Amino acid sequence: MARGKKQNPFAARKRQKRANGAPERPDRRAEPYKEIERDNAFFIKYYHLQKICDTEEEWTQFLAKIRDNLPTTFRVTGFKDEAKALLNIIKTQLFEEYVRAVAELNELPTEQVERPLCLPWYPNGMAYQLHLTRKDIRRSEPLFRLHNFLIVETTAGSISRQEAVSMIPPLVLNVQPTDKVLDMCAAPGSKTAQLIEALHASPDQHKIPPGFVLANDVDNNRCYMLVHQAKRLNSPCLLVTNHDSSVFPNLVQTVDGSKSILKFDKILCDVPCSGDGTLRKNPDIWLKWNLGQAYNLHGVQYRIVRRGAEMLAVGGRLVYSTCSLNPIENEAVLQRIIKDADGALQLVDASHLVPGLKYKPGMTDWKLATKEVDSVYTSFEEVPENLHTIIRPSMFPLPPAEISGIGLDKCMRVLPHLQDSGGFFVAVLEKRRALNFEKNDLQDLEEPQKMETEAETKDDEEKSTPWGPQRKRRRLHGYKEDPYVFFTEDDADYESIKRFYQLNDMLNKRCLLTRCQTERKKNIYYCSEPIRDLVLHNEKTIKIINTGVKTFVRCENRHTEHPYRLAQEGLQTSNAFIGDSRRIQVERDDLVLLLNCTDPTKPPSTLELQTETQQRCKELGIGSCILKYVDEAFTLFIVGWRGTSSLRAYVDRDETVHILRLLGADLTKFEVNKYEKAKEAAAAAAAAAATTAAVTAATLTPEEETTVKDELTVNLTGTERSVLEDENI
Ligand SMILES: C[S@@+](CC[C@H](N)C(=O)[O-])C[C@H]1O[C@@H](n2cnc3c(N)ncnc32)[C@H](O)[C@@H]1O
Repeated sequence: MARGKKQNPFAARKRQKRANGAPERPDRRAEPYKEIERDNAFFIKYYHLQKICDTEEEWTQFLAKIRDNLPTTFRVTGFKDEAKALLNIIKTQLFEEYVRAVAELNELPTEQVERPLCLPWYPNGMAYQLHLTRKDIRRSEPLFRLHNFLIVETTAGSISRQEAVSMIPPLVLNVQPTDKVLDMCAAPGSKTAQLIEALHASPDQHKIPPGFVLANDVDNNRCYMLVHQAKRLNSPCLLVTNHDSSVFPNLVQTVDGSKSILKFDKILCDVPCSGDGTLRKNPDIWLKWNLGQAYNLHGVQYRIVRRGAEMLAVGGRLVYSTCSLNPIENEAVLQRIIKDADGALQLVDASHLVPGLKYKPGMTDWKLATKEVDSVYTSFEEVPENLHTIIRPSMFPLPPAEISGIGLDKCMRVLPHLQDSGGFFVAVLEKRRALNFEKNDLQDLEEPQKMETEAETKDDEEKSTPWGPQRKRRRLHGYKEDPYVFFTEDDADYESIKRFYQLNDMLNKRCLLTRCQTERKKNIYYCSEPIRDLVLHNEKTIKIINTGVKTFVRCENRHTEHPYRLAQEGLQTSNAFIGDSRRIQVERDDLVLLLNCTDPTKPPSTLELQTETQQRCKELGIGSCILKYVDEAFTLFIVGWRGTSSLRAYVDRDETVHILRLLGADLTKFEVNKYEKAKEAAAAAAAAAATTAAVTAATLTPEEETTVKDELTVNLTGTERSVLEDENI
């Protein structure tokens, strides 16, 4: 090789591979994208056998719909005036843009574009279905503004892009602000978010709701997704834990000074399932679906709901849900727990909480089959012995006389073709009295590990070896999380924070906490009193992943007299406790000016503001403050910073866009057209490629030159693809 130093590493590697006789890699760009074949003979045979549809005609509709892509749905979060104002903007400006864009995309006159559908069963008209799939929105340039809207408002916590059917369980759980709520299998947290919203639904009555949500998941990584999702709502009433729900330890509470076992008013068991109701959203399930999944899951689903029933207060409500259509994961689990509860649990009709939702009643007869659905069994006696560890007696329907008393007809089976949604199953249980297998002895609290061992022994007995999941033993202790250090009565920082922000005595300083054991606190969080008690009484038994909303942040600016600034996340809670000395009321134009300043090094000068705002700024010393804006329809509170000669709004980009949208301001500056960006990137890469090619052409052999060109084109398409590929939606 003459020009050793100038070797192109890609070309060298390719040459080497060719010399070693390696087969040529097929050109990825020439390969067409393979659509998943939406078919699975076993799935079709199995559900046809189960008669999940009433007629053959309906079955055909079902099959056609479940093979189709899922339309996009979203809901506006919260019930506050701000949410109503955003809904108004959605119904007018956003849908106008939607119609224009869809007309452009499909080359149709605007009158022929179908308007977004308001989901009739979702309260206050707050949820919508678009006649577009996620892929349509992600991949079509005319829809870039709609895409931007969905991304920004989701991050700002103002909307939630959630599958329509997944909104049902929290609605039928009917959470009230006073409820103690347990979400047993909570990650990634879209339903948890709904539970939190319901808890905060009466802000005038409860500044901080007396109830709380304990959201749990067995998967540690998914717990952090849950924290991320729930954080957008900034609730001080949330605790995230990491446990196996089927052996969730009893928790202690103190009522009037005496300890007792905590029972929950509302419990959501959105259990792990085979997920065949999500085939429209996740077509890859077509490739993997097999009956073994349902047989494997029945046991853990039963154990989770059983533990939930034990932890439920008498008079409380438990919702069992899956995104599976399989009676083994649904009706069979429910009949088993209801039978075991011997009258203590009752299925109830909750259809009035989702008026207009189309569904079918729960099944009262179903069959079991081999994995290939070639042998069908109607009773356990027919099951060959080699399948006895897989197909269990409890999976068969009870005899007709017995099953009719279970009330399975009150369950709701949502099938995709009924209202163009995913498939879903939901059942609501109420607890009439304590269960005969419930352990309410305080001394059991001393031995949480014993419970886990007992449950695992039971699990081993049931484990189905050939198709069974490989259950990992999970460590109860030894996880690593920063400590939860609550303020003491004589906390050194509290008095100065109190003085600076004129905090009133309604704020319980003992609910402030940090995540480090040092004198010099960085972030100060706030949680509600019941959450604090829950943490302090149970931190040795439960793996706490997260709690508290960031409320004060250390910010040492040499000009300010106080080292802690307010955090926007916590303002929703702390606002009620803060006095007038750190507040500025601003008019619309001032607020638009402040929000439009995106360069932190050049904050707006106070001289640019209206005379009254300038006057107020003069009275206010340097430091953190609250900007208050009063509109006809809503009031906003935003964290600000009064600088030496400037005023700034202290909110992130997505929140900024959200507020500007509410104010009806121009958003052009914040618009991201990724297609334009991709074109620019491609042009820049092409220019760079031309330059490099010119240089290499002068130094490489013709063979090397072709190789380099190839590599550059691959890189170019890669760049383009990465800009275009947006996995957010
Ligand atoms: C259907 S997903 C829950 C979806 C969630 N409710 C939502 O709306 O975003 C089921 C969850 O159960 C969790 N899980 C599985 N087995 C569990 C167990 N034994 N205890 C607690 N969580 C479990 C999984 O990690 C998964 O996150």
